[in-house]
Amino acid sequence: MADAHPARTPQPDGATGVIVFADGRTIWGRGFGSEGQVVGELCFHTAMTGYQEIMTDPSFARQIIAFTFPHIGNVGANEEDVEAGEAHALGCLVREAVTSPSNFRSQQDFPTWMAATGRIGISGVDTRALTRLVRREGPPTIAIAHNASGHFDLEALQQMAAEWPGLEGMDLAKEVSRDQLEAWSGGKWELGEGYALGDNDMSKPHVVAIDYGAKRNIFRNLVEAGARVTVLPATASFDEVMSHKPDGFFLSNGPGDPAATGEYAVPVIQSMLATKKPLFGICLGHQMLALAVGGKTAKMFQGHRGANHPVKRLSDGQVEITSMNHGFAVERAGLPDNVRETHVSLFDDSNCGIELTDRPAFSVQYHPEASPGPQDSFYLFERFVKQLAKEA
Ligand SMILES: NC(=O)CC[C@H](N)C(=O)O
Repeated sequence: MADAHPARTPQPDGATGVIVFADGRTIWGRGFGSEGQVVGELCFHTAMTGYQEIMTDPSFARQIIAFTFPHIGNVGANEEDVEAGEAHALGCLVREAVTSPSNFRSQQDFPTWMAATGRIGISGVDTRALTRLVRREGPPTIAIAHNASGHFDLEALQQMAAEWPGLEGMDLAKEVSRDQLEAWSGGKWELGEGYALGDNDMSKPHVVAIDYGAKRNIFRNLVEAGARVTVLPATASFDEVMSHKPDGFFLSNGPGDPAATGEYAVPVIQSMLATKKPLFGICLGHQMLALAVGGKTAKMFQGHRGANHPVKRLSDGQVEITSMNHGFAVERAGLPDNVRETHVSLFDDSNCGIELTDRPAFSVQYHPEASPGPQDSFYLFERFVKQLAKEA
């Protein structure tokens, strides 16, 4: 029978996973992890390590990650390397079949962990071709499916992809945020020691952090730098924030379109700024600080996702190698006079940091908490905690 979609490649023997685009293109592979089907935005990630941290970063909600590093899953999975209680990326696409784990920290193989967190993986995918496609066309919507029997309804998958509205305009922070306050406890990880226990010393400067989809390593870094942290849900009101008597505020990373999240977050951030207490934001938090002071954000063509992105610090020309994961960016044009640009991407000159000139508030687009990635930018946590200490 003639295929109604010339773009559709015939299913090879043994294919148990498929990627379907809105225009009917299909890419076949072998499924692993959970069985089922999901739809979301395809993005590529260039980090060579940290696949578990990446899969559990809530900023990846509604995204499917093509890892450009071919050997994913080779160090297995453990209970420690997670950035949130569950996986948030919908699935991942990898080049090589996942081999048995070889690492002393491995507790589970990667496919078992993926299945346990309900996530779909497809191996045997030409991830280089996918990356080139994203670079050429921008991030497409794809539906992916894994079925051990090899039966797929390609028509239905194509329709899912065609009907998905895209990340623009989507507020996902509310969905992935905690719904309860958390008195954060726990510091950085050390080999042989695990995570440091937090002491919750009440005399330390106190930061109230808003969880828009936060990675745990951010809070561990704040603790490491000397702060006490209380985490509140994304929709916490300004009164609730102030009832915890903060010395300063932190705005977390998170998924989705900052402009959509800004609708409820921006007024609270504006009230925080009015107190003139220190404020620090990372990634989505950076974008929302920019929105709160009257700036604009826009969807990027292909986004930045990797663990070696060079960023120039404009104050002294120093280059920081950073972890990145964003698909929206703050527009330089239109930032008000009391906002100074502090960092720019050396990949595409996009904005990577701002500070206010009339109060202690600053933010960065990249991830100074690493996990995975370099720790060049830890100084930002120290700077923030020093500012908090002046308040305390
Ligand atoms: N890591 C993040 O906080 C991502 C922010 C935002 N969702 C973006 O894609 O740009």
